[in-house]
Amino acid sequence: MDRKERIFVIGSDGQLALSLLEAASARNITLEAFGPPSVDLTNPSSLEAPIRNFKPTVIVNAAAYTAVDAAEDNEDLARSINATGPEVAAQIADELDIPFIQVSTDYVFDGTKKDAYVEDDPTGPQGAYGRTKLEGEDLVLSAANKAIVLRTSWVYSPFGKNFLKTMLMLAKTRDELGVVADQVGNPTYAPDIAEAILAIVEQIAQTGWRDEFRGVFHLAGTGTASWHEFAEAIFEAGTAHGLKRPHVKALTTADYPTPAKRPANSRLDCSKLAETFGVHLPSWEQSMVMCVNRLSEAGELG
Ligand SMILES: NC(=O)C1=CN([C@@H]2O[C@H](COP(=O)(O)OP(=O)(O)OC[C@H]3O[C@@H](n4cnc5c(N)ncnc54)[C@H](OP(=O)(O)O)[C@@H]3O)[C@@H](O)[C@H]2O)C=CC1
Ligand SMILES: Cc1cn([C@H]2C[C@H](O)[C@@H](COP(=O)(O)OP(=O)(O)O[C@H]3O[C@@H](C)C(=O)[C@@H](O)[C@H]3O)O2)c(=O)[nH]c1=O
Ligand SMILES: [Mg+2]
Repeated sequence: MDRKERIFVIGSDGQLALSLLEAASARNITLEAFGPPSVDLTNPSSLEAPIRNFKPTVIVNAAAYTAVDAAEDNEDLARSINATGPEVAAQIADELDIPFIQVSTDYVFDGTKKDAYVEDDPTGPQGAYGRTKLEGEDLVLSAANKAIVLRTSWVYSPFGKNFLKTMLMLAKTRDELGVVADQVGNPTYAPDIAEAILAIVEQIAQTGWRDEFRGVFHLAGTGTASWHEFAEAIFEAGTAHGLKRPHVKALTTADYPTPAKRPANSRLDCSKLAETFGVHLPSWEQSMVMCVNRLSEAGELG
C-alpha cells in the first residue's frame, strides 16, 4: 500500500470499524475511525471539520443503524444514519475528489430470486432497515462521482453483536433451540471484509481511479448456508473447545415471527468484485472456525 494513503472511517466501535482498525494496524496503514459524538451521522454538520482536518485520501463508511427489527419502529432514525447522513459524507468526499466506500446489505433484495443475486438485479427491501440502506446506496452514488457501494451479508466477528455470538451464548444455557432453515445467504467474516476493503483501496492507489470502480459490488463470504446450517456449524466448531452442543430444531420463517420480514434467499454473486478488483473472500466455514478459535483464545467462550 502507498504509505501516503490516509483512510477516514466513519463508525468506531462496530464490527467492521474494529476489523478495519485491526487490519490496518497489522499492515502499518494510516487509518482512523471516528464515531459519535464527534462524528455523528444523525448530525451531518459534525462530519465536515473532522474529515477535512484528517486530510483523507479515501473515506469508508462503516457505520449504520443495524437493528433490523427495531428499525421497523424507528425508520426515521435509521434513515438519518443509513441514508441522509452518508449522503452528506459522500458530498464531502466528492468535494475533496476522493473515493467514498459505502457498505450496504443483502437485505435490499426481496429474496424471491432462485439464484444468487447480481448487482443489477431488481431490489425490493422487505423492511425499514433494507429500505433505508437502499436509499443510502442511491444517495451516495448521486452525491459522489468516486462512489463504491459494497453489499455484504450476515456479518459475524469476535466484536459487537452478531448471530454467531448469540448462538455461542445460547449454547451455554440451552439444550435445544430453534433456528430458521428456509432463509439462505452468505455468512461473512468482518475481518475478511476489512482485508477486502484495504485491497480495494490499494488497487485504486496503484492504478488511479477508473470509471469501472464506480457502482455497486457484492462482497460476501464464499459458500451458502441457511441460518440453521450456520448455527449447526458454529456449534460443531464450539465442541472443539469443550462447548456442549444443543439440539437445533429446523424452523420455518412462519415458526419464528419477527417484526421485520427477511429475504428467503439473499445469496450474493460476487464475480463482479473478483473481475474488477481481483478480490475473493474465503469460505465462510473456514473463517467461522477462525472466529470461534479466536473467541476461545480470548476466554470468551467459557
Ligand atoms: N451486521 C450485519 O450482519 C451486516 C451489516 N452490513 C452493513 O455493514 C456495515 C457494518 O456493519 P457492522 O459493523 O456489522 O455494524 P455494527 O452494528 O456492528 O456497528 C455499527 C456502527 O455504526 C455506528 N453508528 C451508529 N449510529 C451512528 C451515528 N449516528 N453516527 C456514527 N456512527 C454511528 C455504531 O456506533 P455506536 O456503537 O457508537 O452506536 C457502530 O460503530 C453497515 O453498513 C451494515 O449496514 C451489511 C450486511 C450484514
Ligand atoms: C437468535 C435467533 C434467530 N433466528 C432467526 C431470525 C432471523 O430470521 C435469522 C437471523 O437472525 P438475526 O436477527 O440474528 O439476524 P439479522 O439481524 O436479521 O441479520 C441481518 O443483519 C443485518 C444488519 C444485515 O444486513 C443482514 O445481512 C443480516 O446479517 O435467524 C432463529 O431462527 N432463532 C434464533 O434463536
Ligand atoms: Mg440483528
